[in-house]
Amino acid sequence: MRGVWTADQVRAAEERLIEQVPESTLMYRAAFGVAVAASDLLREHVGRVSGARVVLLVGAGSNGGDALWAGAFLRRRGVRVDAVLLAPDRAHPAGLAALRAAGGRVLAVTGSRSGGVASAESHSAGSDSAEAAAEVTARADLVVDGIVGLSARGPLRPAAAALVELVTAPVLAVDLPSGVDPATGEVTGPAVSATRTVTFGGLKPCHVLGAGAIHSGRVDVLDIGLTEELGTPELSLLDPADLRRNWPVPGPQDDKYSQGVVGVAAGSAVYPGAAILVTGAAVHATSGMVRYAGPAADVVRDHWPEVVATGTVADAGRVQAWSVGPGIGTGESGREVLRHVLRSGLPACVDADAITLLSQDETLWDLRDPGVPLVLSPHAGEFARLFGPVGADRVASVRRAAAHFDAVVLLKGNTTVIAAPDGRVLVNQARASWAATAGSGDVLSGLIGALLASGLDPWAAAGNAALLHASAADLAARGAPIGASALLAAVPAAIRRFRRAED
Ligand SMILES: NC(=O)C1=CN([C@@H]2O[C@H](COP(=O)(O)OP(=O)(O)OC[C@H]3O[C@@H](n4cnc5c(N)ncnc54)[C@H](OP(=O)(O)O)[C@@H]3O)[C@@H](O)[C@H]2O)[C@@H](O)CC1
Ligand SMILES: [K+]
Repeated sequence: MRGVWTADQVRAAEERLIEQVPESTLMYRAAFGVAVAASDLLREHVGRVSGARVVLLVGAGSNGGDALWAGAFLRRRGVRVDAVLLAPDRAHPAGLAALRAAGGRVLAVTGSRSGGVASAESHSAGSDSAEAAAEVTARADLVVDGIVGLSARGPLRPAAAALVELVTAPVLAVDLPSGVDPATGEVTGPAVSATRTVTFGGLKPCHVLGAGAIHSGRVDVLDIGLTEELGTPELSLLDPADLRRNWPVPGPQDDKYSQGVVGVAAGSAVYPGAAILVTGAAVHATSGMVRYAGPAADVVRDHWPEVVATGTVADAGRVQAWSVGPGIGTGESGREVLRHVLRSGLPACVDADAITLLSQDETLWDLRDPGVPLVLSPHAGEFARLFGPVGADRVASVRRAAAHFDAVVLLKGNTTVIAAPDGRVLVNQARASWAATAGSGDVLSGLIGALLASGLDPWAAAGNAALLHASAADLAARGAPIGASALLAAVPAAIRRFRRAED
């Protein structure tokens, strides 16, 4: 599992670390890492380092200091470096001196109230004007974004925003892409779109949440000595090794029952699609047995002959967990199905119509055995029905909902957020949105149900299912839009890929 830490956690770690290591040493380490990444990007995109043109966008704080020092290191490699100072009076003094001493050019820009790059003042030899700053930025081979880092608040200031919009070159973001909210990944105005981000100590929420994850590009974590000091992460990401370790596969002693039997209560005679997709996902996810219970039994049997299908949940037979909700409807028959599942005292993944039913009828909650694992897997609309609008801070909302319902809550989206009632949060950032297709959620429900039946902890079940689901969507799509059936068909290949992966 990879950790994600908040700005406050990083600052606290830094305070502990600078009792042992001078602050300036941390900045050299950070800046050196930025310079190495910049050289890599130049080689990749321009084909050379020496003679290439790098522009540093430099804000008021240490983020700008990192960029200035990185510029000084790059000068030693023969790079032509222009630093554009967006807060000339407050640019990091030692970084600025180092860049100047190394032969870097400095342009000082101040913003106007009306916005844009409005005026410039001379800070060193060379052409110094707002136009000059705009021109060098537009002509750069690589831009290093040191506008703002962990202390970012609100949208970019006008002068920075105007310059950012001129950038066409690849961008290397220092710590995080400027214009992105460090805590939520939210982007509300112009923001840097980084090709790569070099961050220090550990990932921050903006690297893995929402638009911020896209704006960050590839994120390299550089251990400048901070990692040991960071403590318990605020969020976690599953990595391929976790999935390889967690995904249940049959052992020599297993039979069809010992691996967990999952019950699927989904779909209807009129709308059998949900039944086919949820059941199919459960069939592909694990080697145990799948029982389907509902009005689409005949169609399910035709589609998945290995499934034991019955007409009602009451006749389903013994299962270890339920996947309930997609396509059951929000009328009395759906409510009766959900009642049965909640009364059963078995772990369940509750999705789609079952979530709407729970939001309409609070008495349904009383049927639940509080000691039994429950996974709620809403999309944003269902979440709003159940708990109110998600808002910009998805993690905080989902965490509150999980505590409130005493259930694992998985909020679907390009960034899927999975919170446990005790406050642990997993996020899964899909690299692309191929899974945003009708019926895709049904597949996820089936995967979660199967993992619950196999005995996985509900938080891990939801997290592993989300990661596998996103990976199956990528595999199936290979660059072209897909439907949920193709995603479902790619589930075995995705499991195989994780099981083969070395890390
Ligand atoms: N932690 C560590 O261990 C290490 C940290 N290091 C580095 O330090 C960085 C944090 O530095 P930091 O705290 O000096 O602040 P930073 O992010 O540069 O912001 C500076 C100022 O920008 C302004 N500003 C705010 N919002 C803005 C906006 N939207 N648009 C434009 N401007 C905005 C605001 O000033 P204001 O104008 O509000 O007075 C704010 O005070 C960190 O990200 C990493 O790169 C490394 O050196 C190594 C070790
Ligand atoms: K930055």
